[in-house]
Amino acid sequence: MEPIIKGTELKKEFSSGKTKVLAVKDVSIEINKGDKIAITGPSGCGKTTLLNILGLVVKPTSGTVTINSKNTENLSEKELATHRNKVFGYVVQEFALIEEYTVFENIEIPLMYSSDKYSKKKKKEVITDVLKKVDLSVKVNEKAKNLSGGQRQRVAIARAIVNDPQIILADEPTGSLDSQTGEEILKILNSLVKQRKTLVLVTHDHSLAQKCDKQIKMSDGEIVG
Ligand SMILES: Nc1ncnc2c1ncn2[C@@H]1O[C@H](COP(=O)(O)OP(=O)(O)OP(=O)(O)O)[C@@H](O)[C@H]1O
Repeated sequence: MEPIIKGTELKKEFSSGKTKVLAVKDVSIEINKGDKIAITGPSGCGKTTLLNILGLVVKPTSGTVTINSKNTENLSEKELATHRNKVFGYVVQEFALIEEYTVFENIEIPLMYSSDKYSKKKKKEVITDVLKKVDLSVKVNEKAKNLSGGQRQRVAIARAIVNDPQIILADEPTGSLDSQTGEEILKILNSLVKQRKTLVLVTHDHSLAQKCDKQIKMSDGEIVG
């Protein structure tokens, strides 16, 4: 079976002024359908950069990312955006919700950018369905600013899965939450993966990482275990 994401000899160099940082040094990685992978390692070791390269958010300085056997190197910005929207659902630590929007309106956003056209009725059905999956149906008309941290992260997960992506990329999804709420969020992510989704999770939290099938340890821009 071809891996769903294949990163080959990835490097990423950032330069700010005169200094250069090699955030990712020489990483090759394969992610298969249904994998549940945690990327761990100390602060600044390149975890987020690697996740962003794999998610086609950041272009590597060198190396290639192949998604579903397609080399993404020479895709236009528009083609990359289409891939991102179809293949990936992103969950980040800061939730990135629009505060004045309701839960429904926040989750609706990716549907507006989707190449599939949704009727009003279909939109409502899809959003009702994902809100059930994250157990937040009662808050559908609440504004984001009135929600707790755990509830916000559930909205962010619902928004990430509303396009039915193949892979969920989560960057410290429990980083802003207390441990019990973090556990709840992990349960939701786990149940999504059971529905044959692939999860790549960046985390500092060892107990969270241990609940994944595979752990990738990074240090100083490299995979060390
Ligand atoms: N846009 C950027 N411009 C310049 N340097 C950057 C940029 N993004 C990341 N870096 C640098 O690249 C290195 C890796 O950063 P990255 O965010 O990938 O690490 P991380 O392991 O995710 O860290 P943390 O766990 O603290 O989030 C760091 O030294 C960081 O300062």
